[in-house]
Amino acid sequence: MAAGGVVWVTFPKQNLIPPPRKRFGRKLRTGVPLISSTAERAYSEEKVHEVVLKQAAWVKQQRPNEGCKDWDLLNEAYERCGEVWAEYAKTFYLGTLLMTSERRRAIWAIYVWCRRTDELVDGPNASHITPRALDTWEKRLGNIFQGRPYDLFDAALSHTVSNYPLGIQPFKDMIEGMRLDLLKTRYNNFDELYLYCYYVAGTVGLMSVPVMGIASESKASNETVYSAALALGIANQLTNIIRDVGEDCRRGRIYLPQDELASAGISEDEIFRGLVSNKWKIFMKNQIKRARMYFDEAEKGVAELEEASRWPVWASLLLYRQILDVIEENDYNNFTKRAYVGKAKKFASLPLAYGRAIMGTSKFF
Ligand SMILES: CC(C)=CCC/C(C)=C/CC/C(C)=C/CC/C(C)=C/COP(=O)(O)OP(=O)(O)O
Repeated sequence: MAAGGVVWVTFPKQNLIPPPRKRFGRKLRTGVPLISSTAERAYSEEKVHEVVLKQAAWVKQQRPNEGCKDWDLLNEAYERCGEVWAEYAKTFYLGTLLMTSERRRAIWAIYVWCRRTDELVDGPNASHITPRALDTWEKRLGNIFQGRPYDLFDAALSHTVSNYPLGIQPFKDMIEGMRLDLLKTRYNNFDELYLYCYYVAGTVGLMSVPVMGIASESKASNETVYSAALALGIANQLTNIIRDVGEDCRRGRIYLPQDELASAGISEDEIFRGLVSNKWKIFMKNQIKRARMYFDEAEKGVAELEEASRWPVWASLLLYRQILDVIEENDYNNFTKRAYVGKAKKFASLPLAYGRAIMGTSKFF
C-alpha cells in the first residue's frame, strides 16, 4: 500500500511548459488534447528533450513581456486537468466540485494522469500500444515524481506530488494493470479479477487518501482508512465492469470471472449474443451483491477522512453505487442498455451525501 512510501519532491518551476499541441492525436469536445499517441509510441529521451526546448522557446515567444509567469502556467495546467476530467468522468466530476479548491485541483491532476494511462490501452490508439510504450510511460512517471514533467498535464501532477505525501507505487501499479489489460482478455476467477481491479481502480483510492486527508481526531489506523479507500476503488471498478459488459465484449473482453460464468451455465456465445436469460439475471444479482459488499466496506472509512472530504466522497460513492440500482431497474440488460444515473437523481443524492458527511455515519440517513 501507498501509506508507507512517502515521496517528497521539489517542483522545478522552469519546467512548466505547454504540450506540443500539433502532435496530439485525440481531441476532446472542448478541444483539449488528451494523449499524444504518436509521441507515446515513438519518442526517445532525445526527442523529449528537443520538444521540451522547443516548448520553452514557445513560451517565451508567447509571453515576451510577461517573463512567463510559472504560476499562470500552473493554473492553466490544473484548469486543463479540470476540463478533461469534466469531459470524461461524468459521475466523479460532481464529487470533485464539492472539494476545497486546492484538493480538487490535486485530485483532477491525479485522475487525469490515471485517465491518460487508461487511454493508452483503451483509447483509439490502443492497437499501437506495446509493453515498451508502457515502459516509456513509466519512465515519464518517474520524471514527474522527480519534478521533470513532460507536458502541461504532467506539470500539474508534478506539482501535486510535491504538495501532498503521495507515493509512486500506486501509480506504477496502475501501469502494471495496463500491461495486464494488454495481454489478458479473460479472468479465470475472482482472485484474478480482484488483482486487475486493484491495479486499475484500487490504486486510485490509495492515491486519493493523501489528498483527502485523514481526520486528526480519527482513531482508526492508517491501514483501516486505506483499506476502505481500496474497497471503494474495487467497488467502483466492479460496478463499471457490470455496467459495461456489452461494450467490453464488443472489444473482445470479458472481465466477469470465468469459473463463476461456468457454474452459472452461461456460455461466451450467450454473452456475445447479449442474451438476458434467467440464469444471466441470477448471475448478475450475485455480481451486484458482491460490488455492494465492497461499497459497504468503503462506507466504514469515509467518516475517518477530514471533514471537508467526507461530503465529496459520500457523493461519488452514492452516485456510483446507484448505477447498480439502475442495472436492476433495467432488468439486468447490461448488453444493450447503458445504466445511466440521470442529472435529477445525481443532484437528489447530494443532500443525502451531505447528511451522511455531517453525521459521520450512514445510520441516520
Ligand atoms: C473511502 C475512503 C476512505 C476514501 C475515498 C477514496 C476514493 C476517492 C476512492 C475512489 C477511487 C476511484 C475514483 C476509482 C475510480 C474507479 C472507476 C471505475 C472509474 C471509472 O471511471 P469512468 O469510467 O471514467 O467513469 P464514468 O463511470 O463516470 O464514465
